[in-house]
Amino acid sequence: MSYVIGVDLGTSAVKVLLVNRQGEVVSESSCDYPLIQEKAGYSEQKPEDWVSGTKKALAQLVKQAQVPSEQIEGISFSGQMHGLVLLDENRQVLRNAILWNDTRTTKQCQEIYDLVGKERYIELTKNLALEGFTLPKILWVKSNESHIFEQAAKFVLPKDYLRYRMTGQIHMDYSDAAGTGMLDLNKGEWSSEIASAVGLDESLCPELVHSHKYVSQLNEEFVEETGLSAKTKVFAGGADNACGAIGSGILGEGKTMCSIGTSGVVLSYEDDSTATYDGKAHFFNHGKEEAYYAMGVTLSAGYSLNWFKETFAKELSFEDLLADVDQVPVGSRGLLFTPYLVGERTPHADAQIRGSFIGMDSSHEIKDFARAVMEGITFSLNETIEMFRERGKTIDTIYSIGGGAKNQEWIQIQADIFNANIVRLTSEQGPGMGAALLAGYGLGWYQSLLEGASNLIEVKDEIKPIPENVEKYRRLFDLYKNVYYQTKSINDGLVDFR
Ligand SMILES: Nc1ncnc2c1ncn2[C@@H]1O[C@H](COP(=O)(O)OP(=O)(O)O)[C@@H](O)[C@H]1O
Ligand SMILES: O=C(CO)[C@@H](O)[C@H](O)COP(=O)(O)O
Repeated sequence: MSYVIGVDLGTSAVKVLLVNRQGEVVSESSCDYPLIQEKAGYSEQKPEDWVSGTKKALAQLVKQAQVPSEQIEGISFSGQMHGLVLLDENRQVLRNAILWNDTRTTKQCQEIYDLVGKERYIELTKNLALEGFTLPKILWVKSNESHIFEQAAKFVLPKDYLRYRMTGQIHMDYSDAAGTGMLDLNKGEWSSEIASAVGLDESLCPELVHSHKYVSQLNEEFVEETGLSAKTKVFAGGADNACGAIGSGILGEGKTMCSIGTSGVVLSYEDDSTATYDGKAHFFNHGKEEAYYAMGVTLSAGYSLNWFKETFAKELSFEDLLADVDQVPVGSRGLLFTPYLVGERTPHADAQIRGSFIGMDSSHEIKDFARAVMEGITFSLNETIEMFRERGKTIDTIYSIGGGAKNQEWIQIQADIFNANIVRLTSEQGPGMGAALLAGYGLGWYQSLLEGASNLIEVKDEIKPIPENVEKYRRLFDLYKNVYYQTKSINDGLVDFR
């Protein structure tokens, strides 16, 4: 037998999957790590926590799988995107990583537009300069922690740092590089124009590689501490959303995915690099060569539900919290939630907006609130689906992945709000499966990622929308969209009190 490992370096945890050549998940393991939130709008993690968490999860995986380690032929990665890891000339980490959901950089985003020109910036990168992207974070460190910036020799993204620690080699793949805000997406290279306009030395940027590229074998430290073989080949890997797309077979025009992890994502495959969304949706390189995707992002998707649980029902598991939501009618008995807990990206690129519950009634119970949170997250994702449909995309089937796909009622809510069939796969761990597929493709197990995905991915079920609910949600969605505009100036006024 032969196997590969997919490592999904998420925001809440690292999850590792051992997958055989038939695509069966033979064993899985995970390890959580904390978010560090010193102030409103800040979100950091310690890169060392990713490394120790991955070692633990891999050691556990190897132990419980009981397969000879030489049969684990390859390993690859899916990583939370955009997070800035700054390294000095000795490859030592200079500060905590600043994550994708950290929004301290509004000033730096404006600075980028002032220096490069907004239209030109969008033309080069195909994206807006958003607070979550890496370039504004680098500029924030440059302005606010100049003593640290002076020592910086390279920047990498979370999974690139982990891969470096496993191999001693530094690379970044195109799908993750696209999310830095510094890649010239048309040329497929670091943009010298942007680097020189914002005053950065291009030597900070790592070498670019394709996601299925072989980079090295595992180093001794990882072999010793995990029980893996020194012969295991390490492949570059990709951005979590690109890997989620690979792992759910979003590898051709017309395919759409919805992922509810810490963030929420609606992603649609694009063949054509000249497609333009004028920054209204993110537009990034896929983990498949010469392919792209358009994507809308809800910053606090699963994070909103997690926040709700931790704040108001800490003692309950997700299963217990959501046990009765199917008994609450569509619309949560007049309760609406907007998931703007850390600001928003799509369709409102707004770091100041914050969430609300509208319509609270003294008869509301915890199950009504829980359902309202799930509905609000789904309405937010529907704003991207609406945008894609308005641009002519046909979206009648959506592949649903991430922690949110674990709950049956939430899947029905997705079908009803999106008015589309929702397909679930046997493993909802799309990104980890995508990473495993990249390793398999890199090893030459199949001729293309599509061939690998067709052989390996298995549909679990397909849930259809209920027409009566679709109609009710259509009315509620119009009310939901209004909440942003009605609460914007109130939230601007509240900034000083955060
Ligand atoms: N049983 C469940 N039912 C519904 N949602 C869940 C369940 N378990 C976890 N979640 C949601 O999934 C989120 C984590 O999803 P995951 O894809 O693991 O995230 P990430 O990749 O960002 O670490 C949690 O924040 C939570 O909102
Ligand atoms: O910022 C984005 C995409 O642009 C996020 O999707 C991150 O990539 C984090 O993902 P999860 O931890 O939610 O999977």
